[in-house]
Amino acid sequence: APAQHQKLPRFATLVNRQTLNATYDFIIAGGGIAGLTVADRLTEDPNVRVLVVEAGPIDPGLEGILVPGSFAPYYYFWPNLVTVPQAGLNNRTIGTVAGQVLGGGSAINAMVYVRGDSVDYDAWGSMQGNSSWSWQSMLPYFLKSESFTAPNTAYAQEANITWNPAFRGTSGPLKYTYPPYYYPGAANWWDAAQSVGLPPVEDPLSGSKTGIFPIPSVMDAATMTRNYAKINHYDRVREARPNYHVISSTMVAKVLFDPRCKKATGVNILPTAGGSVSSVFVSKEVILAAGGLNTPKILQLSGIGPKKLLNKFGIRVVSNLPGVGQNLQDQPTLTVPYTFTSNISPNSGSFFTNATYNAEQRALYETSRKGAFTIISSLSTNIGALSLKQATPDWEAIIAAARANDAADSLPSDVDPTVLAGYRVQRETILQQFADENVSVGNLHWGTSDNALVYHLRPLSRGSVNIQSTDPLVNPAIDYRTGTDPVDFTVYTALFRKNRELFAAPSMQVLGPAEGAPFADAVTDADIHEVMRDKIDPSNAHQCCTAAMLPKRLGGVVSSEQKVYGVSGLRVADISFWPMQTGGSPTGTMYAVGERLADLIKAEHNLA
Ligand SMILES: Cc1cc2nc3c(=O)[nH]c(=O)nc-3n(C[C@H](O)[C@H](O)[C@H](O)COP(=O)(O)OP(=O)(O)OC[C@H]3O[C@@H](n4cnc5c(N)ncnc54)[C@H](O)[C@@H]3O)c2cc1C
Repeated sequence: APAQHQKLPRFATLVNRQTLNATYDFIIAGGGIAGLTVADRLTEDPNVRVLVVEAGPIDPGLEGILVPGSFAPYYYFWPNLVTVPQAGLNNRTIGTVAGQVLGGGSAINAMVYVRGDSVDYDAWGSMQGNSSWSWQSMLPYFLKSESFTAPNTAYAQEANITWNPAFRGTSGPLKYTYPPYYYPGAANWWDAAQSVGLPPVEDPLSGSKTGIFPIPSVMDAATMTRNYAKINHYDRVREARPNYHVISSTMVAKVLFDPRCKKATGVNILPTAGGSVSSVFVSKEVILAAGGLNTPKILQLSGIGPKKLLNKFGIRVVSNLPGVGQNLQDQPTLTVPYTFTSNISPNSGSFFTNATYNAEQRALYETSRKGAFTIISSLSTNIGALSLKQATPDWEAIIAAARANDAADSLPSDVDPTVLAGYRVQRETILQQFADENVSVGNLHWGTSDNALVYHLRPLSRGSVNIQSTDPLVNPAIDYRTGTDPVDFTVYTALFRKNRELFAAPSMQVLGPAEGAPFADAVTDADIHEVMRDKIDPSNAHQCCTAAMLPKRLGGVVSSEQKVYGVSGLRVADISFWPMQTGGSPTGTMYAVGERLADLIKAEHNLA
């Protein structure tokens, strides 16, 4: 190690601008799930010096972050994130969410831990034209990344919790379990779901999960507190790793290149609060892990992106990649309000409205780590993942109608031909998935209180993230373009109607539910579409796919080794590299792909 490095006290892995080394082997932009997973694994080799630059602060252990029942994610929302007017959603301008804190989304997410469907990872491989990505190749990394603590047998039986040990890792850094409590209404919902054709799933982490299941939750069973990337990939190892540096509240402005060979030589950084820019250099690689909205921004500011956009801002083109910032996808959310004539108490609402109940549950949590405080507030403990076939008998007609549409109609008229070619491949892949009964297209959830949530997992609409300034502290223009492909409303309507059917089943009807305005008056598909345009939230904070792993001729930005095309020494580790959304929630996949990428990098650089 260089002399400058040896001067640091052994445990001082948190650095500031004075104690920063001039050069590292690897610099990671963004300390979220992927960034910290990769940093942890690379620093297993004591000779490898890694710097993680994180835009957000370090959480001091706030209750709203650690205790599920006190869930308060807004402490660390990325400031001032807002969409441009959404053409498919009545031109609404909508606030949108991402994490800005060490740990990224894992510090503030709802702890829902559900992998994608096996076909998702297989499709990533087939769209690459090679078999390096598949469910089978991902499974060892899912298992390596996690430690599952099983609930006790009696409780598991009572709460319908089942799993297959073949799909559950037991010795990885990420800890997860199930809350040891459920609201009584959750049982009504469970029975109603079965009565409308949604069967219990043996293991939602098996790559096939269409049906209903209790939700695995990313918390440590010993403490029933959030287990997130700062805890499992930084705190866990930091005392033994003087080679693992983190600088917080600092933004990566752009990547620097050797103009002769286009190798990444370092990054420019500046305080997130504003201030002067300085440079840190790298001997091996820069790894982007800033999340689905910010990695494309860094790429564009660094001269990697659509030439037209870069020219507009006078940025010198290092690699003309029309796909950077395009192909934005999320999993839109619809909140359907309900009132009940006889809702069972307690429910997740009593938690907020009844101070005595809240205090009782708090005491129970303090003394025995049981009760409602082990559940993310306002959520319940089970969920449905529906195939299109389960959602509607009209599934074949929906696929046929979608095939009859020209893919080009779904994208802006000035779309780059390579991006359109990539979209055509994605669209056909999704339409094939629509016909597969093991592929989930939506989620239904009832928090047991005053609303139901309907999630659309595989939209066909595609958005964009484009810089609107050369100032690294200015947020990019975010355009989800939700609902610009008309098929999305059709699929979403099928999911919405299935939710209605579930609430009309006898075991929900005993609670006397009434759908609230403006949904209650929506009868025809056209009515429902109109309400949706007004009510859909385009994001569930699952923004992805803006630096897609696809061949260049399909608008790709990174290769199957996650290397950015046209330059060297630069990879994308975060959710931006996904080509398409999965049928799950991102967290599990992000930990696993972090593990996978670390192995790839270690092998390539002969690291221990
Ligand atoms: C409120 C909320 C609820 C969610 N609920 C769930 C859930 O229940 N289950 C689930 O599976 N997923 C959930 N998600 C999504 C999930 O957390 C993310 O998809 C996941 O964290 C993405 O991982 P990542 O490594 O790609 O990026 P992130 O974890 O988002 O990390 C990116 C990091 O980069 C930092 N950064 C950004 N720009 C810069 C820059 N220029 N310089 C330096 N640092 C930068 C950010 O501050 C952030 O810490 C939720 C997300 C949010 C925000």
